[in-house]
Amino acid sequence: MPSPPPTPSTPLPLPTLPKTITYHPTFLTPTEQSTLLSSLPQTHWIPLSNRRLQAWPSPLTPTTSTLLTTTRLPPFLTDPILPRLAQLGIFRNTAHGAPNHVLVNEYAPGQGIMPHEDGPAYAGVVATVSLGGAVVLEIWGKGDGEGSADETSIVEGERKPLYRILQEPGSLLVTTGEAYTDYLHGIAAVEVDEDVNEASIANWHVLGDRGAYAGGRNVRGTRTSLTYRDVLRVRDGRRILGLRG
Ligand SMILES: O=C(O)CCC(=O)C(=O)O
Ligand SMILES: [Fe+2]
Repeated sequence: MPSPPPTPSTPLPLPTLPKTITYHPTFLTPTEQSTLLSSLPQTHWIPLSNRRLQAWPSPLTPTTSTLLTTTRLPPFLTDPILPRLAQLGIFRNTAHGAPNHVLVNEYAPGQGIMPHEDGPAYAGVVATVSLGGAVVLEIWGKGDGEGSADETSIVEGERKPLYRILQEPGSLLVTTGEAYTDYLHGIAAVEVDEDVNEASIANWHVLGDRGAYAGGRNVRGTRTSLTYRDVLRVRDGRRILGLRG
């Protein structure tokens, strides 16, 4: 008998962050995390320069960012995650009312992702489930002079992230609203996240296991993230290939 799912936690707004970022420390149990990790087909990885990637059910088309699909998300990505996201109402107001696309990113220690925005191909909601090692996600202002998020933090001539969020294994991070549109996010390519403490980590008080970082450092292990999104443009690939209708 599978163990009963944990009750999804009430979304925890992060005190010093835009209110449209919420962190749920214990979204998946340790058993669910390891089952999910071992279900990822090893044939599906796309190697990139500083991480590797799986796109489910398929990559978007390069020119119009359309999801051409004849298939749904595979069960290992939907169960138990989609019912829990629905219970939390996370995709309640998006075009399809549920995620239809998942990017799986795997980072070895020392790998990261440059600051970027996820852009208009998706409804402005991303739900990130973290597996494996913990990592610090950095939130940057756009620095383009428009709107409130252009303030950047310059310390001794060096540009610093506005916020740092520690993503623990089994956690869920939801980014929507202005946090989705007005900021960039990235992960530094380092083997150890330093300054992991109350003063520097925006979600310090809502972490599941602060004790793990008592030394102020997070030594990176391999981390896998699942980013659930609602792609706005969807076409039935069978129709396009002339195999149907
Ligand atoms: O791994 C993460 O938490 C972030 C991934 C990401 O930003 C992306 O896939 O667009
Ligand atoms: Fe992203």
